[in-house]
Amino acid sequence: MNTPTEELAPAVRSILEAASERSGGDERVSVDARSLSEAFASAEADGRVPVIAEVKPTSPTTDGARDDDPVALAASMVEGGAAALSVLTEPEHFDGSVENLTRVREAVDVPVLRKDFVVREDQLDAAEADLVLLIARFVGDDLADLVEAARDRGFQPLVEVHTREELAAALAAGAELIGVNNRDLGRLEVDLSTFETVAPEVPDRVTVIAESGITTPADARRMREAGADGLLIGSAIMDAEGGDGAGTGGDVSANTRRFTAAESEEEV
Ligand SMILES: O=C(O)c1ccccc1NCC(=O)[C@H](O)[C@H](O)COP(=O)(O)O
Repeated sequence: MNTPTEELAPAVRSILEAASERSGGDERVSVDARSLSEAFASAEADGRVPVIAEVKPTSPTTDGARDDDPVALAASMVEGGAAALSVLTEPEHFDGSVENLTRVREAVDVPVLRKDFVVREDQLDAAEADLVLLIARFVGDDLADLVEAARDRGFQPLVEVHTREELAAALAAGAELIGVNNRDLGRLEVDLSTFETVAPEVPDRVTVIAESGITTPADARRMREAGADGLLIGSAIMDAEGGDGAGTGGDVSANTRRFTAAESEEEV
């Protein structure tokens, strides 16, 4: 099921080429992971929308970059009520690093997702994290082996899908945490109806996360109404304008709070 690369956006092709050349870790990691489901339950119990806030310095679809200290950003996200964090470790297109991930995980006590483009088992050993992303479209027939390899190391694998076919492959591979990416990696366009189309096919026993393109509290509520157990939000939290000109002045804590409070009466 590996996608022919000509069907991918040029930036994504470049990301994949770089990923295939990136070395893995020297030693097999063994992780004592913080539970995402417990973090989500704890957020729900005190009225917060379960949000995975992403430390995303830049991306192929972002103008400019934020060069704030990732640990300071992460602390602000937790202060804003984030149930978990995601840290980009891809260096060439997202300005991420495994050092950022390691420093952030040491500084916070919420679960931390390693957001990267893992295509081989040895790349799982580049850094410790509580969760690791596996993108169904990129790993194709290796998905089940990578899910197992990730679990063997103690990670909670989050399998990203964009279509019903990829969802079927993720379920067949034994995924228990699924992210539905609203961003089409073929054209880099975002459409929130992707989640609304795919999520109803996800069995209740599986935790489902809406990823990408969530820009306003109304978007957050829309994804929750469509069945999202949690939301993965990067750009709108990192953005100087809070995603939609909300006037937060780039305050990452306030940007995060807009989404974690999206279902409460004191919505900001
Ligand atoms: O964000 C991009 O520009 C991008 C381009 C090519 C491949 C992946 C990309 N993003 C990775 C992500 O999954 C997002 O960072 C994440 O879902 C958060 O999305 P958003 O809230 O829209 O920043």
